[in-house]
Amino acid sequence: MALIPFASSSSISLPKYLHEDQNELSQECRHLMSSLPRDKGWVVNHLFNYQGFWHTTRQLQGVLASQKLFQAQQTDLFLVTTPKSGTTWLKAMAFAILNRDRYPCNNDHHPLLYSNPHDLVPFLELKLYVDNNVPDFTNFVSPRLFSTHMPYISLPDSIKNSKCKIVYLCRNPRDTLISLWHFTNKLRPKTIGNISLEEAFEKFCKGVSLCGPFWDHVLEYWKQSLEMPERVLFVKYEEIKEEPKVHLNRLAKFLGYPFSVEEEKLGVVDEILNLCSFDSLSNLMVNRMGKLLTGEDNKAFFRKGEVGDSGNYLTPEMIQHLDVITENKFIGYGLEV
Ligand SMILES: Nc1ncnc2c1ncn2[C@@H]1O[C@H](COP(=O)(O)OS(=O)(=O)O)[C@@H](OP(=O)(O)O)[C@H]1O
Repeated sequence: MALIPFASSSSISLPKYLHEDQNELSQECRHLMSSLPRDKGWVVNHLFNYQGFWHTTRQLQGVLASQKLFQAQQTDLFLVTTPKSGTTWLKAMAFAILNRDRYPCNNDHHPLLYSNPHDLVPFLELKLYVDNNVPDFTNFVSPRLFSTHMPYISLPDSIKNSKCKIVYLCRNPRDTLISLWHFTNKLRPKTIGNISLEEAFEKFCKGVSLCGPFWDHVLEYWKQSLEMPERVLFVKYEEIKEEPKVHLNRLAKFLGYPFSVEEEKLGVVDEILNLCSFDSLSNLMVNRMGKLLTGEDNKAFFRKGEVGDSGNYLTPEMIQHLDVITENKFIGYGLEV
């Protein structure tokens, strides 16, 4: 097997999911990688195309380990996104909904006040990326709440074949791209400098982005939500922004934790929305100064949290180009983003 060369020196200060050190990978992953199509990553050296989607080295190991080892329970709940679609926000809202009896949102000790949502709701594939062991999920109370960026095709069979529910959050490709571009440049080692918007745009349009092609990721889950509406809920970032109450209610109902009339009267829905809002989360000490268990600065997950910020960066030609791709990809599926 030909080993792929890695520039390990640039990985040292990166979060673990971006490390490329082959010594930490399973034999199976190393073998597979040598036969997969690869391209240059946005932050790290390589992205690998597995089952039609692009992954970093560690993420690929996590996907493989999830497929092999993860045993879903019928009551599990999954929050699925492409990177930079509002994952942090969705995690906060789902956590607050599910745990509101244990942790009322008006309580000064609510976990969201002291932990970043990513530490409260782990990414399944990141939990599994290190040494191929099944991590200890036994401290998770039922229903277990997970998140993932995995495309539908790569989900473990035990998830696909179970009754567990999936919430898919989609964001428009323009804002997703701009958010990803900013995030990438926060992570890029100083020695290699920033990735230009033009390069990021070209890669994104070609589908070569983390868990991309963006459009294929979205479309897979959209189709599942049409086929199995009781199992897959498809929500849009922009729609939650527009009508937060409506969508928080919808989310709670789908997850099996609807708000009672009494709770509505007491303002519980508003309390959750306030607690999870961009302004509230991004101003907490933990999210201004803290780091995730996996090493990222918490503040990297909060930038502007607005709809349409891409208009400040993309040229009209770029926007048109993205819109044409979107139209061509989604034609006939009744999906608008
Ligand atoms: N509470 C809340 N409400 C609304 N928007 C929010 C919230 N928290 C984070 N954000 C914005 O979401 C963007 C980050 O996306 P993700 O959370 O999906 O990132 S990640 O995939 O988990 O790395 C990123 O978007 P941009 O501001 O456009 O870059 C964040 O600012």
